[in-house]
Amino acid sequence: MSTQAIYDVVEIFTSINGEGPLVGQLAVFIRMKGCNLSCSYCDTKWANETDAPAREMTANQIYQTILESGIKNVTLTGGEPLYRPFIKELLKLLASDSSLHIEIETNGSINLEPFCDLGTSVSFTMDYKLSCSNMEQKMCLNNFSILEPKDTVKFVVGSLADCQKAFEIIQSYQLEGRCHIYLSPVFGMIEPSQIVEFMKQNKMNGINLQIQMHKVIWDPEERGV
Ligand SMILES: C[S@@+](CC[C@H](N)C(=O)[O-])C[C@H]1O[C@@H](n2cnc3c(N)ncnc32)[C@H](O)[C@@H]1O
Ligand SMILES: Nc1nc2[nH]cc(C(=O)O)c2c(=O)[nH]1
Ligand code: SF4
Ligand SMILES: [Mg+2]
Repeated sequence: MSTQAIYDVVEIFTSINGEGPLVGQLAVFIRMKGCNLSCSYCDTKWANETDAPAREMTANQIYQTILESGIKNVTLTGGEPLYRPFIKELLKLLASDSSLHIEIETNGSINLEPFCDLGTSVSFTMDYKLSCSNMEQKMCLNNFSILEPKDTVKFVVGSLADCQKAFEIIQSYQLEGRCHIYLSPVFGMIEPSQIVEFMKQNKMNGINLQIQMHKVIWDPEERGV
């Protein structure tokens, strides 16, 4: 008898994607329990607690739930979706359905190399954690050489110093034109207008400011949206 991998899923819901290149489009969200980082500003700390209630699901159960939703964009998030054994089994199953588009929200600390052969229907939205997260030393810098035009680097900035560091990283790793690049405010910590001013001063062509759209539409504390 073969054993099946089990995934701890804290939430499955359909909403518009509030972040990333498919912002505003419907997506079904699979939120995995647990994270290897502890960002100062994390808006889903609850999902990282060891006692967070979770549904134990097989890859097939997750896939069936996605099919039943009728939604074609799938966002795997968490917690850290790539921080769990056997995640590749689930990713391979989802990637084998060419009618789905899979977006993986990942925190920048996990080596993406083992996940690079999943095909064009899978894209990464990878954070580079800046100083205000207190997690910058955990970043896996080799990932910058792996990202493709379908992928995204997101800098969640909490200060002008974070904006400056994001600018330096974009330049030193020559990211412009190689993948999508977003600057996004830590919600409530910095005015978006300050980020725009920084972008203007530094002539940051080809970079998008992005505000978490779901926090504008719904109560920022609301779950399942
Ligand atoms: C909750 S994380 C889960 C995925 C993964 N662990 C990561 O950090 O990318 C999803 C996204 O929400 C962002 N995020 C978390 N808390 C935030 C906040 N308070 N303001 C803005 N973005 C936030 C993260 O930076 C990340 O881009
Ligand atoms: N609507 C909505 N869009 C999102 N995009 C990424 C999210 C996440 O938590 O990773 C998220 C989320 O939590 N809600
Ligand atoms: S890596 Fe993502 S889930 Fe983990 S603490 Fe940071 S923002 Fe939260
Ligand atoms: Mg979120």
